[in-house]
Amino acid sequence: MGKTLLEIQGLKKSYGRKEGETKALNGVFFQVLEGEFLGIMGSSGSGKTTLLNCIATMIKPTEGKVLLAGEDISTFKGKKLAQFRGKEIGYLFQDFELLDNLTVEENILLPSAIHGDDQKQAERKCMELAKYLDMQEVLDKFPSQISGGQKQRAAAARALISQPKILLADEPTGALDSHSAKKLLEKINGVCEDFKTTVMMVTHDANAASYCSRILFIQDGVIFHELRRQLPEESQSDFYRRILEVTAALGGGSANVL
Ligand SMILES: Nc1ncnc2c1ncn2[C@@H]1O[C@H](COP(=O)(O)OP(=O)(O)OP(=O)(O)O)[C@@H](O)[C@H]1O
Repeated sequence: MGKTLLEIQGLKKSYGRKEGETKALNGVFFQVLEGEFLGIMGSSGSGKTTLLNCIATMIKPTEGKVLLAGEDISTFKGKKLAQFRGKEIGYLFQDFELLDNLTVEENILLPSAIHGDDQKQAERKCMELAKYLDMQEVLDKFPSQISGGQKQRAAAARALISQPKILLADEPTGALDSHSAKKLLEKINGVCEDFKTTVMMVTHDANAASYCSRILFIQDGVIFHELRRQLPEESQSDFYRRILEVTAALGGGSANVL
């Protein structure tokens, strides 16, 4: 058993007040171990992005704790919060969010430049990640000159350059074709295994989720089911079938429900 990296205790988040109140999270509890690749699935509006954004410290929970390596990060403020966001958390969005007027390499190095890290060391790390993510040949190009898959791998390198404890990914394959999605997911899986980075990924896609080591299903702001891939004996396709069974049990199959 690995060490617990993240512990979510009784997390609640409401938007609005009184009659207009939406309880996006309504008492979420779970733990994530170091090096896990955790998937979060659930129907539209079930609270997945709210959960990820509470962990990313982008929104403040109404109640509950987000303990990362034992510290309640939801209480961090000011400089401590900024430093924490820059160093300990990597974030990967569906739409890449690369800056068009910077080269791929400059985009990857931007967070380390902002945080005043040693640039020589950051450049070495950039080269290592570019090799790992198979994108050395596009480092000097601009985002408009590369494919969607290359853009998302550049965004992954940017998210990983500070060697965060956890990588949070919100539908990272949502804008990719199936070949690029497969390549990205294989790399993310490798990051968990080779660098022991913990990854949490929100996805609607059962196929993307089948790369995870465990999946939490969220509905109406609470976790209602969990699937764990039985490694090493369970194949990815068998795990995929089990994921589909859960999504089908929710009614309608993964394509239109999750
Ligand atoms: N800023 C906000 N203000 C008010 N309500 C919000 C806000 N953000 C989310 N909500 C509501 O909270 C609930 C959960 O939203 P959330 O975005 O977390 O769901 P989701 O599972 O990520 O959905 P999707 O898969 O469609 O992205 C929804 O009912 C949504 O309308």
